[in-house]
Amino acid sequence: RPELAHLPLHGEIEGCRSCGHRFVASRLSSRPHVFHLRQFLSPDESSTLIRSARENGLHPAVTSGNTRARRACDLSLLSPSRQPLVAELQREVARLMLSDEALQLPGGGCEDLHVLRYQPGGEYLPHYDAASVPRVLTVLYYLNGVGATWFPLSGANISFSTREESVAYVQGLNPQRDGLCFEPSAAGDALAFFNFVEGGYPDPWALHSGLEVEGTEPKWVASHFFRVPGVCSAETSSSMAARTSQLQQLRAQGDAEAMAEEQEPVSTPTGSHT
Ligand SMILES: O=C(O)CCC(=O)C(=O)O
Ligand SMILES: [Fe+2]
Repeated sequence: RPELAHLPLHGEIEGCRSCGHRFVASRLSSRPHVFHLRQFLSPDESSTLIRSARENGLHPAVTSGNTRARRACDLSLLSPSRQPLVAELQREVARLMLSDEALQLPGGGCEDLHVLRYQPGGEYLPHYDAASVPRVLTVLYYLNGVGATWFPLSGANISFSTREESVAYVQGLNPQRDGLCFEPSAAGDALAFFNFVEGGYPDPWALHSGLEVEGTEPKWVASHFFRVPGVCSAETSSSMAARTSQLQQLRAQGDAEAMAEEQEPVSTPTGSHT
């Protein structure tokens, strides 16, 4: 959507869902593209999703290839055909962040909603959402306002040639100091981020993790993955290395633009997107 795509760093716009529910969208990062959708879900909707996941049953979440990626984390998959709210959110996000046509292409669409419940001490180690599937967009709904998500490479000025290298680099980083650490201000907040850059390549900066849950309450978060076919997900390390340096140049330009934009704060309430 043009309004979001051109939103400068920290700029915000008011959005309105088809049902009339209002929220505020703001940009938190330009590489990767991360947007905060404040109060995207109503309190009722957040509790409905928690209740549906409980009714549907939660099972230990296992990540293919790395069984230790998620710790103390249970998963329930909610399908849009059985939960009308999931179907509605899918439509709303598509309208706001993608085009309706994109999801209808063969191989495109939205996955069942992944509702995750982490116990205190649970976490999801740094990972990419799009390994072999074209998950172009991820939306995270914070269902009880507990927990945090970290993008360790947001704003990082580094170079690496493989995903393994970037994951290893992140071991030395600290959520309190590096990258972007997002904590919802309340239940119903959402975060939307893109896993691919313009041109259709996976964005190395889209690495993220669910930080270890502190305190005594579980963290409830739901992940919505939107697939758009035609992006390139398999590539060699050498092509990634070449592109990483290209991206860094672009990012340096982007930062200069963002700084220029920050001198002139932009806030453009637009009412509903119809
Ligand atoms: O729990 C979080 O904060 C992140 C969840 C996540 O990255 C995912 O479900 O892919
Ligand atoms: Fe993820």
